[in-house]
Amino acid sequence: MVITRPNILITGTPGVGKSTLGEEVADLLGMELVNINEMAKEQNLYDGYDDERQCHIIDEDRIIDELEEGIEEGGLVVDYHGSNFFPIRFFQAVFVLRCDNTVLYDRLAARGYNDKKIQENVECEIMNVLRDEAAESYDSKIVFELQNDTTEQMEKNVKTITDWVRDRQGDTMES
Ligand SMILES: Nc1ncnc2c1ncn2[C@@H]1O[C@H](COP(=O)(O)OP(=O)(O)O)[C@@H](O)[C@H]1O
Repeated sequence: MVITRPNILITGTPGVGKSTLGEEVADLLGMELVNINEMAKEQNLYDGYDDERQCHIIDEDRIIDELEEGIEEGGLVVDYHGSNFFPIRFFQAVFVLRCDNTVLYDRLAARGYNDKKIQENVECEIMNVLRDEAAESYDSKIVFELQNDTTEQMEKNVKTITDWVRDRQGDTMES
């Protein structure tokens, strides 16, 4: 019997609350949080620079290679805005966080983003870009959309995700 802990992806537009929620979930479950942006920065996993967006372009192949071992061991909470470049076998559940556009606007302004960047991200949220990306990339049975505007909703989302992982671990142990 192979007991592998599930790996989950928390995705959604920048500012929806992925890191905050991911940290709490990982702490509560003793899982390892992997923030792909931080991982790319720490290990210089870049493949050029996007002048228009003024950001580094991550090297997707090297990110995948770096993640392989942890994924195989299980118990990773991966935090990234995109979802379509990971192999589908990586994740047993994909949680897409959603946020009201005015709330998101305020969060991104507080982060010091310029108007263009705020506009781009708010539009991305309104147009369901990252929700659709997740829906097109994974089986609908494993994609869960969670509204994350308020701290009350966040607590509910923490419970939804931790319950899901505990149920899944229970199933695996019994099989
Ligand atoms: N459910 C929530 N209710 C209120 N504030 C939140 C919530 N989730 C996140 N925040 C706040 O919004 C900001 C962005 O959250 P963060 O986790 O950094 O987003 P992301 O990782 O998706 O970019 C932070 O200041 C965080 O404290």
